Parts: sequence; C-alpha cells; structure tokens
Amino acid sequence: MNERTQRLPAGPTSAVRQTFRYLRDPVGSILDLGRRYGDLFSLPSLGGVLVVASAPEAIRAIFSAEPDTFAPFAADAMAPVLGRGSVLLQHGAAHRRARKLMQPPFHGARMRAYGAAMRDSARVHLAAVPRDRRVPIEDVFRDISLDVIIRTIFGVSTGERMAACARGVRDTIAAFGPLVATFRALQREFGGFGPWARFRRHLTGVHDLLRQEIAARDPAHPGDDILSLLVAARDEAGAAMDEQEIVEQLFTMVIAGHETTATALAWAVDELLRQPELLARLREELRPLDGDPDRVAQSPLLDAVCAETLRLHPLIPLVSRKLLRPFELGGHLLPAGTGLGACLLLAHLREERYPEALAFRPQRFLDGKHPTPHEYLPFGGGARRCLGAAFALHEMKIVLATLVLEFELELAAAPARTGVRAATIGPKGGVPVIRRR
Ligand code: HEM
Repeated sequence: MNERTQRLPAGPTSAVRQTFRYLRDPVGSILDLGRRYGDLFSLPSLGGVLVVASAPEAIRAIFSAEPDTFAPFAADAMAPVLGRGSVLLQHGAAHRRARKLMQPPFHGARMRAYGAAMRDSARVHLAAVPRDRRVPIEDVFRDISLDVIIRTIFGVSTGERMAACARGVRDTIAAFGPLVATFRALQREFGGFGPWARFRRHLTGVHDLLRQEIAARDPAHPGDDILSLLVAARDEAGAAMDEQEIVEQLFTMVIAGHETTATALAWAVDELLRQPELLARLREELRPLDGDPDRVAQSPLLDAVCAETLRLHPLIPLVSRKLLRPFELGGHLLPAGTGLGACLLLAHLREERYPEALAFRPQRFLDGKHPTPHEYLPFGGGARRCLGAAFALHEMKIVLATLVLEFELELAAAPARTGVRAATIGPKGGVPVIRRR
C-alpha cells in the first residue's frame, strides 16, 4: 500500500468552525462540502474525523461490509441519554441480538395492527387545531406521533396514564436541545441545575413510568402493543430482555421515532400545499378509499409523495459508523478508529440520478425506475437500517391521508429553511399554516 492511498481524502480542517457552520445552515454547509471536495471527503467533527461518501458505489461498499467492521460513531456522547443497552449504541453480537428481539413488532405485516390508532390520533389532534389562526403544523404532528408511540409502542390508552407519559416524554425531549446534544461539556449537572440536570430529572421520571408499564404486563398473555411483544420476546437461548434493557430500547424508540416522523410530515405539508394540482390529484386518489388505513397505505401517489418528501428532505443528513478495522474506500485505506459516513443528503441530490434534484416531483417515483438502496436511503442501510422504517412510513401515509381528506390548510409563510434539532434537521419555524376546514 503506497503513502498516497493511506492518506485520508481532502476536506476542511477545523471541527469547531465546521460544527458552527452546520448548526447555522445544515443543508448549505453540506452542499458546499460536496461542491468543494466531491464524492468522498474528510469532515472533522467534535466526535473525531468522519470520511463522508455520497456516490452509490461507495455507499454500497459501506452498507454491504461485514457488520463487525463497524461500531457506532461517537457512541459515548449518546450513552448518558439512551443508556448503554440501547440498540443504537450496541455493535457486534449484542447489536444482532437486540435487533432480532426488537424486529418482529416492526415487520411490515404488523402495520395493520397500528393503522386505526394512527388515524384516530390524527383525527383528534387535527380537529383540535383552531380555525383561522396561524399554527406551526409540526407541533401538531409531534403531538400525533407522540400519541401514536404511547398507544402502539407503550400500549397505554387510558386518559391519565397517557397524559403522564406524554408530559414526561415531551419534557424530556424539550430539555435535550441541539446545544446539549452537540457539546459534551454541557452534559454535566451544575449542582443539580442547568439543562442537563433538568434532562436527567425528566428522563428518570419517564423510565419510572415505563417500569410501571412493564410490571403490569403478563408475558404469558401479551397484548398487541410493542412493549408487550418485547416483554414476551426470547432470544435463541430462550432468555428474555431484562427490565433495564426494555426501558432503554423503548426510550430509544421514542427518541428515534417521535420527532423524525413529525418533521417528515411537516415537510410533506410544506411541499404539497405549494402544489395545489398535486394536492387535488392526491385527494381524488384517496377519496374512494374511505379512510381505510390498509387501503390508504396502498395508494401509489401517496407512497410517491412520502418517498419524494424523504428524498428531498432527509431528516438525518449523514449516517455514520466507526471503523473497528482498516477499510478500503475510493482508493484510500482508512485506518481503524476513523469515522465513516454515508451522506443521504448529497446522495439524494445527485442530478444524474434525480434530474432537477431540488424540485419536489413525486412523479419520479411513479415512472417505474426505482432507485437502488444506495441511491435512495432515507432510513440508512445495511445492518443498522432504521428499525422503524415501515412504522414511520405507515404513520406518514395514514396521517397525511386523514389530513388531505378531512381538513383544509393554507400555508402562512414562505418555503421553510432547514434548521438543526437535537439529532435531526427540519423546517425552521415548524411550517406555519392556517386551518380553514
Ligand atoms: C420518517 C421517520 C424516520 C426516519 C427518516 C428515520 C431514519 C433513521 C435513520 C437514517 C437511521 C440510521 C440508520 C443507519 O445508521 O444506517 C435510523 C435508525 C433507527 N431508527 Fe429510525 N427513522 C424514522 C422513524 C423511526 C421510528 C418511528 C422508529 C421506532 C419507532 C425508529 C427507530 C430507529 C431505531 C431503533 C434505529 C437504530 C437502528 C440500529 O442502530 O440498529 N425510527 N432511523
């Protein structure tokens, strides 16, 4: 191996400057990196150097590598938030075991069990939006997605317990802003005060509520909810997950699944309301389906609208791993310890694959030329592909269909710019709308 191949690809040098640029303008800063450095570049970050790829062949190489090649990137930063047992932070055999235990409730065929709860939550929260007043629609979608998680994942549907869970989760997430997520120096309790101390207090409260729910389950008679299925799940040796592990996996699902789905829905509304003809076509296609969740989920145009939303507005611009062994990519031998990222944002905006890539055109998903998993990866890929992908897509479809068929909204602002949340990016201002019907 010569010296040239051992060198990391070119890229900016200051992690602090790059972090601030990202916090100020996440999409602009990544597009700029792609323009300046091409398909493979090094990106200094506060968690270490990341080598970032956006060409399909390189993304295929990352996602199809032997899973033991990688550990999670910057796992230490997220461990105090999610817990060491979280599936997001595991690797190797422990990660495979956790995925195996957690996968069955998220299988596509199980979505039928969740559709009605998704539609009912959407109806209740959309009907509560006041008419003729400016409201950020993302806040409403956040309430819906939290409600859906509490009903379908925690299996809680009675008023008082639902309210306590919703309050606990909302307060915990609110206390975990982008600054605390980005700067580990802020992850300290300053004599019981400050954002981290507040976050830890709320987190303990949510863990206690989840423990009460776990204790109330009978593994011999599991309910339909995901918590019950996790309590009843057994690994190959016949062992169940212990209480702490279930609590950590449930909280991981809240963090991974709450804001993501709500943000994706907000982008879909922002785009759809700017194209009245497309909205009318969607309404026509959905009307004969009577709001039946199973039939709605099969609508080709609705599917294309959701796919195009996640292409143009990926919520996690970059998925990353840490190399446990040397790895060859694009003529570079990357040493163990280096971070390796697949850049969803740059992959989704490649003109040669997506002509007029910055335009919202769901039709591109209806012309029969489906992109490969290395050209279109809103849920990441390989052994770490999003566990909740089918769940999230199902929820997006049911909530959007309910909105399009039963309500009428008008946009109350120019197209949204993208800002940084804790672990995701989304529309600044949460897409203000006015409800007319
Ligand atoms: C539109 C909504 C969502 C999007 C765009 C999204 C996207 C992603 C992405 C990009 C990853 C990283 C994949 C990788 O590293 O290759 C991920 C991981 C994950 N997601 Fe999602 N997600 C969404 C909703 C959900 C929901 C609803 C849940 C659960 C209820 C969920 C649970 C998870 C979990 C547990 C992981 C970690 C998987 C692992 O490390 O093995 N996500 N998601």
